Amino acid sequence: MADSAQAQKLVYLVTGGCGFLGEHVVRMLLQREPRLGELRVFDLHLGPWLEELKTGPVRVTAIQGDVTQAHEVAAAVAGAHVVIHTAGLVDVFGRASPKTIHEVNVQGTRNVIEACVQTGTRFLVYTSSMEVVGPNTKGHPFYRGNEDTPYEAVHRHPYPCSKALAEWLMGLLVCGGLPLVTCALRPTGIYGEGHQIMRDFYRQGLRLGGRLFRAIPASVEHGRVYVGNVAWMHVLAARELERRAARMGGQVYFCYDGSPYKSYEDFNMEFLGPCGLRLVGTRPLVPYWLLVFLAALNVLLQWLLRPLLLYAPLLNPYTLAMANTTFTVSTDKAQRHFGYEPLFSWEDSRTRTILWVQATGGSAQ
Ligand SMILES: NC(=O)C1=CN([C@@H]2O[C@H](COP(=O)(O)OP(=O)(O)OC[C@H]3O[C@@H](n4cnc5c(N)ncnc54)[C@H](O)[C@@H]3O)[C@@H](O)[C@H]2O)C=CC1
Ligand SMILES: C[C@H](CCCC(C)(C)O)[C@H]1CC[C@H]2[C@@H]3[C@H](O)CC4=CC(=O)CC[C@]4(C)[C@H]3CC[C@]12C
Repeated sequence: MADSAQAQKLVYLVTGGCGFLGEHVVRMLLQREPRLGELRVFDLHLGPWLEELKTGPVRVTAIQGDVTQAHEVAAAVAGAHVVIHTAGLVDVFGRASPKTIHEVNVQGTRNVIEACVQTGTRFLVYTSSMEVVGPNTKGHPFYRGNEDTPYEAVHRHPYPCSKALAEWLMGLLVCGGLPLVTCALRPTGIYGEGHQIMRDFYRQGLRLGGRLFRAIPASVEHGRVYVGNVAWMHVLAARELERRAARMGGQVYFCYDGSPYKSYEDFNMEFLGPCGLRLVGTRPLVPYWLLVFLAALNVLLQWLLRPLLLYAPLLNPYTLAMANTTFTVSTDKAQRHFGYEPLFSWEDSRTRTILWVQATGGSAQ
């Protein structure tokens, strides 16, 4: 990618490119990366929507593969200039075993890193998570913090443990002096078109006669960021890693935009309200001790029922702690380091999400 090759077309690989975030990254690259020559989309499950992208000017290559299989990753990475690694097992509900979560999120990331090193790929952007920092097991608030805010990060749950380990692997590379330039992006709770949990809440509200019941105090802030802005941040970081390698290499960035600071439930109501739902109660209707009890009961039921069926409700001690602990970010690090500005205003993000909930929320899609 030297000066003489300004017009050189680049090969990008997006792992997890058919997931919620991955699809937005893929579409954003096609729209906003002028140097894109080939786009490889690597995922365990390929989406049918990829077919429509194959008719455009950029060569789109769909690769069905598993990040836990080093040879499959190496084959996909070979010849790619830039890798955006979003693939991951997002499970805080006990659907997958801790071993599987580790294999996909940690070993999978190690395979991606090693493939880049072996095949000479120089730029790697990793999708990390706010959960690498917290909320911690002690329930300490992280109130509008930034990447340098001191916080006691203590993890026990397999998902944050795996994301923290994977991010640590990224950092290790820089210390090792390898030619690979990496950075990690840490989204808070992502929302937007394709957000399954938002749709689940919508359907639950419809079943309950258009109502949802407040469980979390309105004063608990939970960080959220629009998927289009997270995707844009990935595309921009990937583009700028070359030019600003010395500054960006080995760095971590929270993903942020103009989304307001609210509780998890109040934030969801920004979209579900205009879709006809109502959040009942200005204070939690169920006492906290009862939620703690129900969450523990769910764990017991999950364990008892496991031989028969997978019982994985939204409420468990971990998700309750997540929703009930303030964790919000306020930072401009990505702006300072690589010129990131959100592409979508809060109003745009909100409208797009509402339209999506209205269009698909009630359907089986
Ligand atoms: N959803 C959220 O609120 C947040 C997500 N993240 C991170 O963003 C990334 C993307 O998450 P989402 O799009 O929400 O999840 P998702 O589940 O919609 O997407 C993940 C994609 O990875 C693929 N994948 C899973 N295991 C794989 C394997 N073994 N080999 C190849 N592909 C595999 C899945 O098929 C899926 O398409 C993850 O790394 C996650 O940890 C970070 C912060 C917040
Ligand atoms: C499902 C939780 C809300 C349940 C509320 C209750 C128990 C009262 O009904 C969600 C609350 C917080 C969410 C997580 C958070 O946004 C951060 C995340 C980061 C990631 O990297 C992956 C997703 C998630 C863990 C997200 C998952 C759903 C919540 C736990």
